[in-house]
Amino acid sequence: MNDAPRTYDVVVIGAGPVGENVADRTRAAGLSTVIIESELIGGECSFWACEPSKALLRPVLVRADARRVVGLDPGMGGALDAAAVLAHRDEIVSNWTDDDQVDWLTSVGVDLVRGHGRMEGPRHVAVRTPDGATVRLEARQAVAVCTGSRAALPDLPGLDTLRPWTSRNATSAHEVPGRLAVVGGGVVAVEMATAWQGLGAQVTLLVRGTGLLSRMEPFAGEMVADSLREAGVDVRFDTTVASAVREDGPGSEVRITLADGGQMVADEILFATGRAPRTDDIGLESIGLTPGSWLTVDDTGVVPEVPGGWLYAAGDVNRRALLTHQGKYQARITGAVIAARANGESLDERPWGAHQTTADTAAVPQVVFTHPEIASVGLTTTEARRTGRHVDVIDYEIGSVAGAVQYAKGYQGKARMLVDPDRSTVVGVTFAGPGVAELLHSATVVVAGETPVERLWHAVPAFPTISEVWLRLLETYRG
Ligand SMILES: Cc1cc2nc3c(=O)[nH]c(=O)nc-3n(C[C@H](O)[C@H](O)[C@H](O)COP(=O)(O)OP(=O)(O)OC[C@H]3O[C@@H](n4cnc5c(N)ncnc54)[C@H](O)[C@@H]3O)c2cc1C
Ligand SMILES: NC(=O)c1ccc[n+]([C@@H]2O[C@H](COP(=O)([O-])OP(=O)(O)OC[C@H]3O[C@@H](n4cnc5c(N)ncnc54)[C@H](O)[C@@H]3O)[C@@H](O)[C@H]2O)c1
Repeated sequence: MNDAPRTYDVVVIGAGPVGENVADRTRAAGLSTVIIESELIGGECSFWACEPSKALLRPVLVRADARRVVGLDPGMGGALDAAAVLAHRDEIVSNWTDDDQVDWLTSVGVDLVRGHGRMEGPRHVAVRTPDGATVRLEARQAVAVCTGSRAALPDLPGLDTLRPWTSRNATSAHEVPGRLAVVGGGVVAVEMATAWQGLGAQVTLLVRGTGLLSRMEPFAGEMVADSLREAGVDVRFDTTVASAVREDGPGSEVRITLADGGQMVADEILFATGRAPRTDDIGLESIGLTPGSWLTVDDTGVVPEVPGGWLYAAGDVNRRALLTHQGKYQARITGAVIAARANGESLDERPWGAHQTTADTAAVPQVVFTHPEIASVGLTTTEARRTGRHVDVIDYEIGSVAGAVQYAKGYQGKARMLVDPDRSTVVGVTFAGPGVAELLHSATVVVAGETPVERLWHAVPAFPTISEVWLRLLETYRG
């Protein structure tokens, strides 16, 4: 073991999408950069989250659309070839290998150390490598923690012997379970219920609250619940799991007892009950922080609790927005901040400045890939009420737009626009309907750009596209 640390300007812990982007930005700015990864380069998103889940969902959503387009071969609306879908998913995740990402890291000049990274006091990181050696690293400028999150499981008796599905199993399984119980009412729950029901499982969705997608506009969750039921999912609200056991050992069915005394059985049970930060074993105690905690950052990406301004945290681990694109945005800005400080330049910390993650609080876009798709950015009515923001709320049925009539027979969809009447700008948009995912960036541009409503009136949507919903929302608002 060589105890002398290797010195770099920047040490990045975790090579998910966010760590990769921090490293790319700091290296592009001329700073020597090393990245540490304990599993696969590309992280959760590439191998057990965004990419495989969307590969499972795409055929399910296309089939739902195809069922509403007149004149197609009726076979297109029939059963999916689950084996082909799962094989395509395997291809999308390169069979859980990361050779391409390693090549990319090499091409941008970022060094890679494989192994588990732990901080050992300020600016020092020790990596335990797969062969049992220790590589010590020292950062001249910055350590960026980009270790992401893992599934959080509820504290239920017998969970250790149950071997439940988490999001990892739900995105990587190679067989369709006969009966799948899904616990939770958030994004993972509704997407995975959609996917596995579509692939042939009988899904039961056990939701402890009274609706789905509670952080979105209420109509979004209501439409998704209706559609899941139409697809055959047994959606149960106000339902809490008290215990779940495999009475006859591994491979046997799961017996689930509900808080009201009810019982049910399933072949697999997925807990889609939120996320926990991967900070329990990264040496936080050596720099005065609590292991297992989320890392709170300021709008430049710095962890202000740690003196000296050398510790940054980006992506899921800072809990600002658990989304790949938003973490990558934080990464680009964090990289620019590290580079500016290294060069002795002052920071542009005005709102929307080059060194401020303003969009984290004003314009976070998200698409939920269900049928219907849910696409939202900025404020919701609940959030406006909670924060005391006065907004005008404009609703429109997307099905009335000519583009939607062409898209599918009996198109059902709803749009909601929130306008700040004092500034005459759009501060939030939610679309719910088939095919609205690609509409979302128009809304993100409008919200982040703070485009005045008067100018939006001159942004003409093409006919006949679903984007004409913008015109209808503005007509409704202006009267
Ligand atoms: C089922 C599912 C579907 C999702 N779908 C979407 C979607 O469609 N769109 C979207 O925007 N978001 C989606 N998300 C969220 C998205 O996956 C995360 O926001 C994103 O992966 C966060 O990226 P990250 O780089 O911060 O963390 P991660 O992707 O978790 O990467 C962190 C990396 O750090 C490594 N690491 C951790 N600790 C250490 C250590 N001590 N030493 C070395 N390496 C370490 C890990 O191995 C991992 O590779 C989904 C999430 C789930 C669970
Ligand atoms: N398309 C996308 O953008 C996408 C897809 C999947 C995940 N994600 C991201 O991943 C993150 C994690 O998703 P998630 O669905 O796991 O979390 P979530 O926070 O969205 O939802 C968790 C759900 O589990 C419920 N829950 C929590 N503890 C429970 C318990 N003990 N018993 C029963 N129910 C419980 C909550 O009430 C909630 O309905 C989200 O923040 C999301 O942004 C994004």
